[in-house]
Amino acid sequence: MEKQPKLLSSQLLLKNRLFEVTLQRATLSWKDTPAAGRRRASGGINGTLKVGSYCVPVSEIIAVRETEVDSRTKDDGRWQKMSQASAGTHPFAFTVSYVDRGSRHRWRCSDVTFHCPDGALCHQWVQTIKEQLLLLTNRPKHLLVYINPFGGKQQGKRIYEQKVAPLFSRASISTDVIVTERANHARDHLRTDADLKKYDGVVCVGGDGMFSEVIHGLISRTQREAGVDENCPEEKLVPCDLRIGIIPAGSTDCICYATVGVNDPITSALHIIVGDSQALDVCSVHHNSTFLRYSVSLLGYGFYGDVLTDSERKRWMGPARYDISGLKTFLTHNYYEGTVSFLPNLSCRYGRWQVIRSKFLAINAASMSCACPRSPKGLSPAAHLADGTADLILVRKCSRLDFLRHLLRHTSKDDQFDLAFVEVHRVRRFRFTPKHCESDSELDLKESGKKLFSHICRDHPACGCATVNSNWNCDGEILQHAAIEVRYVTNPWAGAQISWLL
Ligand SMILES: Nc1ncnc2c1ncn2[C@@H]1O[C@H](COP(=O)(O)OP(=O)(O)OP(=O)(O)O)[C@@H](O)[C@H]1O
Ligand SMILES: CCCCCCCCCCCCC/C=C/[C@@H](O)[C@H](CO)NC(C)=O
Ligand SMILES: [Ca+2]
Repeated sequence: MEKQPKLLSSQLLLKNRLFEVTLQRATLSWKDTPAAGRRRASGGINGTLKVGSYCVPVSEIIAVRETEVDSRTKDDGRWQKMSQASAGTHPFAFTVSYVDRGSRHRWRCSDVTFHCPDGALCHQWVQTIKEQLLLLTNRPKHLLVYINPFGGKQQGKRIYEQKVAPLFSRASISTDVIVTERANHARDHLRTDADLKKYDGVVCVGGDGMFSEVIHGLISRTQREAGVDENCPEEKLVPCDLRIGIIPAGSTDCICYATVGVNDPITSALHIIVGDSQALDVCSVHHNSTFLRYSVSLLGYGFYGDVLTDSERKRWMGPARYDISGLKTFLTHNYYEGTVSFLPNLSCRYGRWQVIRSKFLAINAASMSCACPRSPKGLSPAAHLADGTADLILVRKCSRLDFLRHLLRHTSKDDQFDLAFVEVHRVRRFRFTPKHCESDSELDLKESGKKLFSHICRDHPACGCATVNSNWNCDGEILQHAAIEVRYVTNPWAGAQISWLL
């Protein structure tokens, strides 16, 4: 293998100890010089500087800057006293901010300050590292940021201003920030008004609902400009080239958690800064030949549809609304009759549709694992990102106790599918037709707040529920139709339709 020349190598002082600092093969490394062993350690990268060597890939450097040298320097947020001798012999310094990978997918930004004997050398280090950073073309420079001030615990604005904006500014990313004033503000702005050519990406600060707004705005705009009719389920969607980042500030944050592994704003900001990206599956949902919505995480009918419908009336409770509505829905124990047809993900291009007619407690189509803090392994732990399929989980009518066993297994290591009343299929398309078919006039009544079915449900005399159909939970939004047709629009061989920053 060809040996790459060292870009730079110098003996520099770090925490009053001499280190051999090298920039080579897209890596910044520093290791103790033999002389350093004779000096006493006085603090370091994580508190105490251990003898040894350290390295940071250039791709994980956030920024580099020349630092004022006082006899005191601030490293890792703590003031360190430089010895008079060190300040005398190494009066110039530069600081490198880099990604510190913690445990459980959590990232932090750490600083390391190197002291140089002369100003020219210090300047050369800063310039050389900056040149290396400029070679990283996947990093965003201009971002459009939407903040939902009412998502989750209503902390979106504070989270952005205190935790994210300082990191973006350190990484020299410029931003246009819009604090949303109503639901669908971000979607409508992206769909028609935003000057998208100005940006390398769009960032949403909020939960799954905000991410959904952003993908709807971007996908719809791209299709309209390309002349693609979204109402036609057979149309091939044109990919959008803008990436989307999520700063988690919602209630479930399932899309962030299932892709990054944690719902932590600082971790997500750092992924955005270094230009990481992850493709996702997007499915389109139609009713007859009318486009309803896109989905990237969960399409849930029955249990998750009912939890969402009930929880929307309790938004004021914040994230706790899902626990209250979850318990209520579990106790209600509604089941719904209908027919599920699906196209299994077989290697054969023209697969055969399978049809299952039954009474279901839940029908869940998970395009990704749907992991979230409540269920760290998710609704379908083995679901793949960007493979053009979803895991269709069918939970048939069973006793409350059995259903509780199934639900509780989402929170433990036990297999939630290893139960006689649960089956899972990997699918490329599916349809659902409720036993009691809806008509458009009935839906108009439903939309205007009146009951769809005013009679007491025949199948649920004990609970006295007034509807025979559930709603679909589409990434946390309620769909107005029970009868839907779903298609995964990602082409798994040609890459995903949508790529985004994590
Ligand atoms: N300014 C606003 N006022 C009212 N609603 C808004 C505003 N901005 C966005 N929304 C809507 O708020 C809803 C919820 O937002 P978001 O997804 O950010 O939080 P969440 O529902 O608490 O979290 P999660 O979706 O992760 O459960 C979305 O449907 C979005 O359309
Ligand atoms: C009675 C004990 C119940 C324990 C059940 C734990 C199972 C939790 C699984 C949560 C999966 C959430 C899937 C994500 C859905 C999101 O799209 C949506 C919007 O954010 N959130 C919800 C709660 O619908
Ligand atoms: Ca998938």
